[in-house]
Amino acid sequence: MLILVNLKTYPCDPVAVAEAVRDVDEETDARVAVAPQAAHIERVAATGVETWAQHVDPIDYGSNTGHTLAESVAEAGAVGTLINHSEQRLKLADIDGSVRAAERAGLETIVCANNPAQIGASAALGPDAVAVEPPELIGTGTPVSQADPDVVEDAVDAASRVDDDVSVLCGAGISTGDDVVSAGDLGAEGVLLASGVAKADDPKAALEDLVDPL
Ligand SMILES: O=C(CO)COP(=O)(O)O
Repeated sequence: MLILVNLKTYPCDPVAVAEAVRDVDEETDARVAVAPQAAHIERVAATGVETWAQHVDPIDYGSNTGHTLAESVAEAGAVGTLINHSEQRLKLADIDGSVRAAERAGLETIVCANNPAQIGASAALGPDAVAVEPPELIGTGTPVSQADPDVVEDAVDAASRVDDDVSVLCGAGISTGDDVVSAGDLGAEGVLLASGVAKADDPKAALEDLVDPL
């Protein structure tokens, strides 16, 4: 089970959370990783934690201003990237371009999508994984795996009809070990979560609770 903690732009200490993620990853069979802001990737990766970017742009080296180049986040220490997060939506052609840019830089890819139909379209682009995250549940503390189990099962079906090699994750409102177990029972191979850890008073305790039943 992959547990990827997206720090978004929450005002947490990214290095302190990264150290907690690293320590909990060492204590569990689950794969626990963190996605800080691009500006924090190098400091976060220096802790030894598995580090992901939150986004890369569909560009190559050259005349681009204010963009995130896949090679730069890889050099900074990221091993993978989210693409098309609900809070960083892209057009289909740009999702494709970002997946290709990430592959060029050797980054693992997770393409996020709102619903099973978009999951099928995203899987057709050949990322390593897709993640279904109903936007209305993001940040609510109401877990997708309990509030909308059908969306997770339908996303698993949609991806497998297109490409069985593409893993399916889910996210939105996940904050406890029970939520992670429910996600796995529905066929998800991992979860994305943010506020349950990034806004927790004690991120390490929140992470320990997430992996406890695994
Ligand atoms: O957007 C998310 C992860 O990418 C989910 O956010 P929450 O865990 O805060 O609902």
